[in-house]
Amino acid sequence: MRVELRQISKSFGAVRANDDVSLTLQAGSIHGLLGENGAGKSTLAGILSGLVRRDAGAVLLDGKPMEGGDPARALAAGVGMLHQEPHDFPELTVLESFAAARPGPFWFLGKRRREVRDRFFELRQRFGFTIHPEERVGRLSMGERQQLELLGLLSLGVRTLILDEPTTGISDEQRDALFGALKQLAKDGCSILLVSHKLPDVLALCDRVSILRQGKLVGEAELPITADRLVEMMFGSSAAARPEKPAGVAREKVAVRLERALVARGRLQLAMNDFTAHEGEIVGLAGLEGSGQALLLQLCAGLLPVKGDARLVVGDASLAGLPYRDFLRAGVSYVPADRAREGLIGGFTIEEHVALRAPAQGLFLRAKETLEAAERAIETFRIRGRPGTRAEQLSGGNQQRTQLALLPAQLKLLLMEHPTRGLDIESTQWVWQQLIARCKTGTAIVFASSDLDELLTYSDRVIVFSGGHASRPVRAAELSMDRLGRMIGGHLEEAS
Ligand SMILES: Nc1ncnc2c1ncn2[C@@H]1O[C@H](COP(=O)(O)OP(=O)(O)OP(=O)(O)O)[C@@H](O)[C@H]1O
Repeated sequence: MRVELRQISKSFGAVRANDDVSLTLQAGSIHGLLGENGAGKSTLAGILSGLVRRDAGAVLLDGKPMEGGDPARALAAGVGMLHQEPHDFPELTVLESFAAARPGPFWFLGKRRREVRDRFFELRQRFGFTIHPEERVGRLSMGERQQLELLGLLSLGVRTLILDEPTTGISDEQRDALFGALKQLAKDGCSILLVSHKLPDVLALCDRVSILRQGKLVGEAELPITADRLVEMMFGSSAAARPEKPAGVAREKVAVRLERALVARGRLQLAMNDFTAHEGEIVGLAGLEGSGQALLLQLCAGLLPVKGDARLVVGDASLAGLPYRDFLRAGVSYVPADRAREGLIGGFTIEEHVALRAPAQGLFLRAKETLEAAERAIETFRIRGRPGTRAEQLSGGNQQRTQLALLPAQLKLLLMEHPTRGLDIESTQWVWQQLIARCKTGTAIVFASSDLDELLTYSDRVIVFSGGHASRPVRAAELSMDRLGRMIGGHLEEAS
């Protein structure tokens, strides 16, 4: 299906998220939509999928105008979006969930069950996916949930598919299966819009790219093209995008020591007999999602209780069994992956977040000081927003900047999940500059990431998790991408 976006504009208050953007997705092609954080990519994808109502402009599907602002109508017209967080039903089986996505009665017996099952197997086989029809959705990995959602969209007859960062949190095998499916769909005449910050994905998949900057279309190119050229088109310079190696700032002194810890969540159990991070050190935690990394971070953050005779010492403070506020007092901070829901309060403004962080002032908030502090934070952390902007109105990258701006100045231990997920290359580098500056003052940083490049570039040591087991720490300088990949695949013995 050929899709034309004509002179699309959309503003949120004073922010012009899309400013007179025109682009065409050809039938049978994969089109990349790139740009810095806050450039307007999600807004444009939202307008095409009907989730966001445009202020001006038109969307034409094979020449026919599509009404805006109604996802069900977009879907009926053949336009579907694969969301980063799949929209599914954790309590249902895969097949039930697949059936629920389809039109028709919800009852699921006899002939209808057979029909749905046949369709499911037909699509699954066509794309070489592996999800089991009787598995409970809540137990699927991120990649499998994505496969389920994709099959659901295709069974609805989607001919234009929008994907937003589809390879985040999925395994290499699942990524290969997804890419195979997308290429197959393009061959069959579908048009695909890929929103991504991951240049290797864009280079591997796309036929053409469009680049947004501050809401405007600033460039288009046919592929093949070099990664440097793409970066240059996005940011105006290519040099800025090269990640810097952190200066060696690790010191001898232990910042955190965890001993004899046993923690469980659901069926996942993690035993850590001896984990340490030193002042100024960066320890990377690798592994597939749900392998135990998050348990270690939350344990060290005081968000999970330690059992038995475990010991947890941060600096001079012995913290095992103490409440969360004692962890904060000891200089521990935790930055969760889910910025919008766990890290920030969606309906609160930047200024309100700054007020929450300030030491208690009795019943009175010092309004002027809070406003000034919020303005300073916005300037220092280059947040694209104003003191009165609500967290839910910020783009992903600006939410992460806000989280960083809210961290206390002095920290002993900073625990982070996916510190740069969804960030553009320049923001990623900027975030790491901030983190490395903290290391130089002695803060130990422990971070989990699914980005192998990030783990190898920024960690001093890496620990790999698989099914609740942790490898011995390995110096990042001794790790290759291949070896790290094998360890993540379960060969933890390669750490020795
Ligand atoms: N619902 C909203 N209310 C207010 N402002 C919004 C809303 N959605 C987006 N914006 C603003 O519009 C601009 C474009 O945001 P958008 O999410 O489209 O960017 P993006 O390119 O997808 O960014 P990222 O790569 O960080 O996800 C940003 O300045 C953002 O803060």
